[in-house]
Amino acid sequence: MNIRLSDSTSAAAARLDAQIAFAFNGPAGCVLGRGTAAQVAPGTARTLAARIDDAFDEAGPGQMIGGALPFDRAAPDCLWLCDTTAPAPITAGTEALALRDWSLTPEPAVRDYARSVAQALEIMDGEPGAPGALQKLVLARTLILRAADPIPVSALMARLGADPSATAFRVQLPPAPDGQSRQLCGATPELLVEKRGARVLSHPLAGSARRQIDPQLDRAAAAGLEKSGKDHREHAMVVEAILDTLTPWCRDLRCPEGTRVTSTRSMWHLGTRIEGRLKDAETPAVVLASALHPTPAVGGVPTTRAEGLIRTLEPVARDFYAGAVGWCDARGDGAWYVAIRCAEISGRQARLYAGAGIVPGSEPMAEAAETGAKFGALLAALGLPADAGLAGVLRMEEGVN
Ligand SMILES: C=C(O[C@H]1C=CC=C(C(=O)O)[C@@H]1O)C(=O)O
Repeated sequence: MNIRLSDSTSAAAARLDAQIAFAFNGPAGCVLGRGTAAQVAPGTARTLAARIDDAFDEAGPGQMIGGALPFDRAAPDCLWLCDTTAPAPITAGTEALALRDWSLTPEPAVRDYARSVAQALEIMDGEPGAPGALQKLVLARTLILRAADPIPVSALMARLGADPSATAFRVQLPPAPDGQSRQLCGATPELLVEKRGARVLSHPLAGSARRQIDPQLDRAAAAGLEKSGKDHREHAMVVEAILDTLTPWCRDLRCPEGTRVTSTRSMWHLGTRIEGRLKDAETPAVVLASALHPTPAVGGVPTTRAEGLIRTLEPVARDFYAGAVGWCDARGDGAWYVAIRCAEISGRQARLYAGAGIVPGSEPMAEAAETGAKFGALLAALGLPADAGLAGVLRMEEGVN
């Protein structure tokens, strides 16, 4: 365990020596937070802006903040202030990664996940149009991976970096309850907010279809998504929420390309590019990320109601999954991503997460299958069968318990 607790009550709560505190490799660039990293005093979303100001007051030249905001705005974040940031590219490759004696256990079981989706749909059906009615809820499930040897995060990062449409990331998290070092690692396709000078950009995704190996079936999957009213409704709520949140911060804000079908190597999504200009060019990217989080791409509509239902219907705490990961320099420039398609990794064990947006018209087993497909990119990067997350879904469809 390499995190040393310090006595300081100000910016530095813990130090990380000669390790990677955070790394990002994707279309918005490559950032590596490494060297001696001091943890920004952990706190909740409410105190974030003040803590970021304090941290940069104490920072040396060229230092940067990077890390993870948890899904729950009332839970402590994990942000590192790095002595050095080396913009050296992380080599993207397909290094072999052969885990021995691995097992995957769904938690919750697919049947229970489908039951929770059905419950959410019943709530929506029972209150259409009522004030405060539930319109959308994102429900997640997890897979626990156990292996004979420690999961090699650097090799995994390199393999995740092979998909140019996603940003591969790793963030050092507070240690696991057993004291083991813990990291959040994945490849997210969803840009929550990027800020350079006064320019601000967001690229929300919501509405999904699984990619197919056969090119004709693959094109049909994309065409089906483009025509799906359910997916467009699911998507529009995210765009509206982001526009509503960013409007007070911006002097102009627009969606120049409208909503389009976009893809990763394993999924089709609906995406909308949102561009704006900030009134105050010094607003830190991480503060904008925190203001936007949680969007209905990971939470729901209305937000607070959805957060309560997520706590009730999901048996596993989200922790840093579906929060935000990213980096920010002293000018406030940086990029923050929605922390999806990721796993919390600790030694020989990892917990993989995947969620799906539920709106009226969703079907429980289709949502279970969608989450199964969303595990695919990470499973493949781990050297495991990409469709392993679909196993429970197929068994249920075949009527096998
Ligand atoms: C919550 C996740 O995906 C979000 C992002 C894109 C599409 C989504 C969907 O179609 O449900 C989700 O809103 C996840 O991958 O865990």
